[in-house]
Amino acid sequence: MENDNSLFSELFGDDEDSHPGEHKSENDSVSDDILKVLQDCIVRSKHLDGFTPLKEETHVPGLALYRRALNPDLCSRYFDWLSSEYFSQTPQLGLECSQEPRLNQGMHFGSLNDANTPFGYLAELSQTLQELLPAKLCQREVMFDQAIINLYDAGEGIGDHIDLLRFADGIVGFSFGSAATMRLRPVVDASDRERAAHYAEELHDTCASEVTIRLQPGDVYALSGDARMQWTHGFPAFVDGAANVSSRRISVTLRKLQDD
Ligand SMILES: O=C(O)CCC(=O)C(=O)O
Ligand SMILES: [Fe+2]
Repeated sequence: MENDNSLFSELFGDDEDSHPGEHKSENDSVSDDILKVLQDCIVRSKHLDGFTPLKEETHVPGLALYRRALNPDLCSRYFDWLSSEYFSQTPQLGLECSQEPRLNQGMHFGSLNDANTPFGYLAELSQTLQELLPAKLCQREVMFDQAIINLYDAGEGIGDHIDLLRFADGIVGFSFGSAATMRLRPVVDASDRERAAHYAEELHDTCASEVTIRLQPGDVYALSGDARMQWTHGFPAFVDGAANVSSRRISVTLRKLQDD
């Protein structure tokens, strides 16, 4: 993509990750080693028998979930590489928040077509897991062209939101590190009570105002259709008075920019 950097700045502000070709520091070469270990693990995982991802039904239309999409070894290699590549300068927080601004988000723009790269492998996996995404999305020419990497330490979360409309339908999220509860809520406003009632019916007396899912490392979820556009998603900082993530969690979200 030609305008990667300006697009990045427009959407997310300036970030060092978006400037390729910089001088390599000592830290970069440590990161390269960790990358190599991850890539070896990816190759081994492709030949691993007996580890089967499990599809789980959800109560949200358009939300698909697979448990153990990645084996535990691969999960910890991803966690190590993401930590070192994106957050090596970010100290782990306890519950008391420091006053310092913390780097808690990384971004990768560009093709995710090479399944031998960390994000390319996740993109390929998303396409091969049956019905994770609707068939028409799996067939699009460019499946994903952006990965966002989010860091959460104990006591941190992300508010309920719908991803920017700048991104196309079909968003996929992978979880690493600590388990975490994701919360989804139908978008309800004064003009929309009928649809909310419809969801209440569909959920068979479950309260339509909230669906929660406990995500484990290695789980993958996809948001398409209603789950993408008619429901918010978020990770509350606290659940039932306790920190949602008990230690560090890192997620990778794959998205595709809308065609102009
Ligand atoms: O951490 C996650 O799994 C989700 C992050 C997210 O919703 C976002 O970056 O838009
Ligand atoms: Fe999101």
